[in-house]
Amino acid sequence: MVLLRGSIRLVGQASHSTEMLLQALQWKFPFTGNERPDTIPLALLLTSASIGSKRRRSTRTLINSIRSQRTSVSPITSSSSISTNEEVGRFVADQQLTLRNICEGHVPDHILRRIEELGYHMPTEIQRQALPVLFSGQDCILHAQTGSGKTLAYLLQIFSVINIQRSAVQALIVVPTRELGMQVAKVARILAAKSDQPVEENKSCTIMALLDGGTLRRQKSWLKADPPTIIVATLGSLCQMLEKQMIKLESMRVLVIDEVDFMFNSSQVSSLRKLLISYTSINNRQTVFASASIPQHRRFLYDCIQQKWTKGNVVHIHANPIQPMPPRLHHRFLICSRNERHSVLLSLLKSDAPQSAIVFVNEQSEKSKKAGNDPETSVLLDVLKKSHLGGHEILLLEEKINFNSRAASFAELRQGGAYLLVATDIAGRGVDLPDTTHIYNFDLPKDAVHYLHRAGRTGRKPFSQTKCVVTTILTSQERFVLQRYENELMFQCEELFL
Ligand SMILES: Nc1ncnc2c1ncn2[C@@H]1O[C@H](COP(=O)(O)OP(=O)(O)OP(=O)(O)O)[C@@H](O)[C@H]1O
Repeated sequence: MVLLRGSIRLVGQASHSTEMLLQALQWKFPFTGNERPDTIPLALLLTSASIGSKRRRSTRTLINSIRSQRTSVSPITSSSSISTNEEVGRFVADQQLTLRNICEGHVPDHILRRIEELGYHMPTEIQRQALPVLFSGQDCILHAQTGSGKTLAYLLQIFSVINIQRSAVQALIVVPTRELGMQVAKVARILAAKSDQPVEENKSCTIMALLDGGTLRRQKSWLKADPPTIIVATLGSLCQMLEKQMIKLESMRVLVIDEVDFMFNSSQVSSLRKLLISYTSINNRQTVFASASIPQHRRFLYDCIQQKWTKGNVVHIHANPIQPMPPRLHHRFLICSRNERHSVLLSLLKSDAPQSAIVFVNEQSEKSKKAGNDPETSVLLDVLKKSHLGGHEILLLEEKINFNSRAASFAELRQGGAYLLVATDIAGRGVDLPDTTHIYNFDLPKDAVHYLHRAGRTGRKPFSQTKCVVTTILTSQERFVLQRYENELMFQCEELFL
């Protein structure tokens, strides 16, 4: 398809917003304004079939916007097409753009300086693909490997839209567990801190963690006095506050549901639906869903639109779709009988000498509870404590221990030093402990999604090449189940013999 200089013909998908396309042009063809008109390369081909009157209007808006920036248009060929969001992402990749290049003009400079101080210079794959779409204001489903930086992607979008001079809740991040909430709030606070500004400009964005497990007394008085800019919440506490009308969401610009597949499968799904449909309207907010696992994602995308959880032009961004787990994970399994598992785990810990590790144990079954057995988590904790595996802090994280102990365990893990954490799947979602080098499945995870999230608690340094190890202890009868996970998640497990 060839178009002559001075004319633009665009056949565009309604889902591509004007702003996003303009950004794509700006990346692909950096433009200073001093070029001679005939040297400015511009190539844009959008493919789509039918164009209704509404679409024609949005295409015309785009043409006008481009014309207002450029005086001339060169021939367009089909080889230089921008047809999907993925390609927009690829433009950014081709040009080796840094996070600053992508975020400049959207995210305040003090936040960009902060991410550089933290050592984040290059975007991860999901950040590369998602940030342009997020900045265009479209609703998004961020679907990418564990440990791939989805949190930073949605936080940068939040920082790009909030106005800290306004006293209103402008972003809400909903998470499944207290631990993940503490972590996300901490990252947001680190990014928002404005230490190098003069005092009068030092009004920074306020971030409230509204998480299950406390009395929420402090949050209630805070909400009465001055609403925070960003709230990170678990659904239980959030709904409690919404029902008491302690939180107003009219000014909310961005709603993030992290670990979205987990949230829709939890017992709180009705509260989640209510939040998405009744408390706020899709037209007044940008909705972002994130997870490393979205089973049947096409169906989910369809539901998002049908159920009006998102606007109709929601974009599903799927980074590394054929590799759902980070490639630097080395997967192993070891077959033994159930009563050999303690000694097998101890031998593995001795031979692997992990820097830090998480041992995943399944929740105690009702049958075992009724039989009066001790939960496997406590039994294992005792075994590990008695085994004198030098130097490791040995900790427990499970749902039924009280919230203070959970918080204490979590805080200790984050202080550094070697640890062995015995945990149920509560630690499987979102928890970011980048120093974890080894995962042990003391019990076989109950499905492939659980395997993926447990395994994903290691290998969480996006640009590192260091191998991390995931080992599953199983009985010979369970081998075929693990084989099924291997097929589903497209990875290979090596058999280990002690
Ligand atoms: N651009 C970047 N460069 C280097 N490190 C990064 C970058 N972005 C994020 N990280 C780091 O990567 C780690 C994982 O990020 P994050 O917790 O957001 O992963 P995630 O995609 O949400 O994973 P999960 O699906 O398991 O929740 C964090 O320790 C974070 O600090």
